[in-house]
Amino acid sequence: MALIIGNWKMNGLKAGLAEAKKVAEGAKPGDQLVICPPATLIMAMSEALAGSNVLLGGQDCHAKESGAHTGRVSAEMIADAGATYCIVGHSECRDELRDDDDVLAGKVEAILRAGLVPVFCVGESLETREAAKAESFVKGQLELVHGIADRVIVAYEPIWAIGTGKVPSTDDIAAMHQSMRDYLGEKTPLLYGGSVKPSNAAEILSVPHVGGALVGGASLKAEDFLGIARAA
Ligand SMILES: O=C[C@H](O)COP(=O)(O)O
Repeated sequence: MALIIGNWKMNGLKAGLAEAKKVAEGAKPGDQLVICPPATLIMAMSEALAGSNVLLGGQDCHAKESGAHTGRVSAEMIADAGATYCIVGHSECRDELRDDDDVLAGKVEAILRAGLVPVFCVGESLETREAAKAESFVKGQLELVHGIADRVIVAYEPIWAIGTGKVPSTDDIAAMHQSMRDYLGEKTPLLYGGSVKPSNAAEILSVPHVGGALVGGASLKAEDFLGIARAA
C-alpha cells in the first residue's frame, strides 16, 4: 500500500480540523495516510484523529532540542504534540530559510533524535532538468542521507512541478526513482511529489519504485486527498 503524505504548508486554521476528521472518517483499513498541518494544529489534530489510521507530521524543525530560537519549533516539540513524521529539506525551506546541507544534516539528526521519521525532500530546478543534470543533482542532495538510508523516507519533488500543474513524464519519474533506488538501496521508501491530484495519482503511483506521494494543494480537501488514496 502506498504512503500518501499531505503537506498543508502554511494553510489551515482551526477549521482545518474538520477536513482532517473527514480524511480519518473516509480512510479505508490499510490506508497509510499522513497529514503534515501547520505546527499550531498538530496537537489538536492528534487528539481529534486518535485511533484513526491517519498519522501526523511536522513540516520542518530546528536542529536544537530547545533554547533561545524565537519563532522556531524543535523536533521534540513536534513529537510531543503527537506527530510521527517530519518533512525536512522541502524546496520552499531550502529557498526561504536558506537551508544548506550542514543545516539539513542537523535537522535530520534532530528528527531521528526525537524519534520521528524524516521525510527528506530532494528535487531539481527546471534549469537543471533542461541541462540534463537532474539525476546527478538529486544524487548530490541524497549524499546527506546515504548513511541512514534505512531510517529515512525520500520524496522526489521537482521544483518546477510544485503547485504548477506540471508533472514530469512517467519515463522521467521512472528514471529518477530508479537512479535513487540504485544509490540508496532497497530499504528507503521513495515518494513522488509535485502537482499530484486524484486524476493523475494512479498513473504516477504505478511507476516502478514510486512508493507513495507527497501532496501539497490536493491534500487540503479531504475529498481530493482521499481520491489520491483510492488511486493508490
Ligand atoms: O510538499 C508538497 C509539494 O510541494 C507538492 O505541492 P503540490 O502538490 O501543491 O504541487
